[in-house]
Amino acid sequence: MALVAGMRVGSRVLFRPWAWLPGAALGRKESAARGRVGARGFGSQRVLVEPDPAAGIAVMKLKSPPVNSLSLELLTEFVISLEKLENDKTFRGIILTSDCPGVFSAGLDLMEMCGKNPAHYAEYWKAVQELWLRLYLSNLVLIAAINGACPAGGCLISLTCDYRVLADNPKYVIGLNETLLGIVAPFWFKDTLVNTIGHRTSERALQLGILFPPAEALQVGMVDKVVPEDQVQSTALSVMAQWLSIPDHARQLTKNMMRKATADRLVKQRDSDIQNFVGFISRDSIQKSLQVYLGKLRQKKG
Ligand SMILES: CC/C=C\CC/C=C/CC(=O)SCCNC(=O)CCNC(=O)[C@H](O)C(C)(C)COP(=O)(O)OP(=O)(O)OC[C@H]1O[C@@H](n2cnc3c(N)ncnc32)[C@H](O)[C@@H]1OP(=O)(O)O
Repeated sequence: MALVAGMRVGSRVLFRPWAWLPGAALGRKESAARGRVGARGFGSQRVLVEPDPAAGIAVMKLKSPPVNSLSLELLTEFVISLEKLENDKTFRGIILTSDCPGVFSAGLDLMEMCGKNPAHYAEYWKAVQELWLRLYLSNLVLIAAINGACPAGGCLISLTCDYRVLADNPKYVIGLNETLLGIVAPFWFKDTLVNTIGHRTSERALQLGILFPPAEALQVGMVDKVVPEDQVQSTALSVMAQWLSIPDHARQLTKNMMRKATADRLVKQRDSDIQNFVGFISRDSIQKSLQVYLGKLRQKKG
């Protein structure tokens, strides 16, 4: 799939993974009107959206079994659903959760980073950047209802949210564990973590690739609340009500003030960040590390 079309938003040029879809040539207003979400659920194969227009919120469920690894397809569908909700003034908040039992998201799809060519790596990384930028700067209130394990890219997604509720299950670990795979979290992963838990804790967590169990995740501030598993959704809903009690314009401007500098760092160097990723991931030694890691994952079963 060629992902090349670009769209300027403020100083940002966003790529439009959906540019090939029917209706993509419509003007923004027309396409928003046609694409109005309404009360019925919508979504795609890998992203379910359950809207509640009366409450002004939608529950977005990642559904890419077995582990919601962030394939190019999932990233693309995620961005499309997000855009649809952003463009519909009915919606003020999204609860982001998983439809895959026991896993929020296994992070970036290792198959997208193994044994492919540089053009594929570049396309893939651009899609990862795009999702992060859209989530991190979203005007909507985003609450992560983390109902499963949440390593690496899964953790990154949850860190872009405004609030994280984690189910209290020792298997549901969360963190940026890239070093355990022999790879390095890029600067914007690191910045997102530092903005959430501070410099010293991030330094230790990143170098050691720590996956925090719930109590520790709460203690370091990686999540905001830990609740019994059957209360994750209801807690996310009541937290959402609190966030939605704040006037949108004031909250949105404040969010932007807190996050813009971090996002701008990537916006200013998207191309070099892509080149850096492609160069790094193409190295034989890195490919070997990833293969070893994948092998261990598969062996775990046998
Ligand atoms: C310059 C910058 C350079 C590089 C930066 C790159 C940044 C990368 C960030 C990332 O996100 S890398 C991905 C890191 N992810 C992980 O380390 C998680 C690995 N997975 C797990 O730990 C476990 O799968 C789980 C705890 C999420 C779930 O455990 P469980 O329910 O027991 O499932 P299985 O382990 O049996 O997995 C089922 C199936 O899925 C495959 N799989 C798991 N994770 C991934 C993945 N991230 N990508 C692709 N495939 C994955 C696993 O191999 C199994 O496959 P089978 O074929 O054996 O069924």
